[in-house]
Amino acid sequence: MELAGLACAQTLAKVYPKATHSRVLVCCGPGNQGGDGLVAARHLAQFGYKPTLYMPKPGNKDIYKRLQIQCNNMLIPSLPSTTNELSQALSVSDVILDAIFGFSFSPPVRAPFDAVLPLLAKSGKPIVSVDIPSGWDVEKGKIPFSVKKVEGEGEVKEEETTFEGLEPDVLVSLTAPKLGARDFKGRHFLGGRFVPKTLEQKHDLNLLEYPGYEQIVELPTNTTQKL
Ligand SMILES: NC(=O)C1=CN([C@@H]2O[C@H](COP(=O)(O)OP(=O)(O)OC[C@H]3O[C@@H](n4cnc5c(N)ncnc54)[C@H](OP(=O)(O)O)[C@@H]3O)[C@@H](O)[C@H]2O)[C@H](O)CC1
Repeated sequence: MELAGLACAQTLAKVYPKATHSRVLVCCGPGNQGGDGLVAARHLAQFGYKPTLYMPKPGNKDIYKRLQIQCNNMLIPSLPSTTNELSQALSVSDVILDAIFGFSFSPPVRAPFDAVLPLLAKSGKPIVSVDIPSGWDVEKGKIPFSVKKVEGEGEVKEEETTFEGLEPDVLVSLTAPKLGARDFKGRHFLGGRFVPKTLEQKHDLNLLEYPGYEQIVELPTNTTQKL
């Protein structure tokens, strides 16, 4: 999780320099991917960014709680979980780190994320997604499902509408790109320089070389299925 989170922070910093994109809204889900987001927030703060955490449903594992304490110790602010707070924070953010759902998500999305994902999508802010864009099925990719309707100023309605998940500008795949990411069209990075050679050989992963001491490598477009 530590190296995965560092890879996410490095990816965001490479694409969005802090001179123009210092205010990062780090949205974390309840699972290990949320933990990656907390680690990334800590590294972003160390890099000189101004991360703010949004955890509409914080995880309950010990590791998650310890990562939250580390963020508190870095004086990283954390938003209340309401969608009103989210809307306001989105209006003053430069970029979103989407660490909500990873490979354990299966659509349709349940509350409270059925209101959160449409708000992120409507914000118009650049999005960096971790492992798989939130709302996409890890194998099938984009599948339409029902979510809460969001209007104008971010008001969440009781009515429902169809949604296919976030459309990020940047994706950082961890270990290896997931099958569901094959339709992803933006800048795509591979992160997590931690895979043992034995595992790489066993699964015939054919991973790219990481440059120098970096935790990430950018993938040429449309390579998801070839790796
Ligand atoms: N080697 C690696 O690739 C590593 C990957 N890491 C990261 O970990 C995630 C996978 O973590 P995991 O904990 O298995 O799962 P997720 O983070 O994807 O999310 C699980 C929680 O999400 C909630 N959930 C699932 N489906 C839904 C849904 N349809 N609606 C609402 N909520 C949903 C669920 O929470 P509950 O509270 O409802 O139980 C799950 O608990 C991987 O993608 C990487 O990002 C690690 O960093 C290690 C290395």
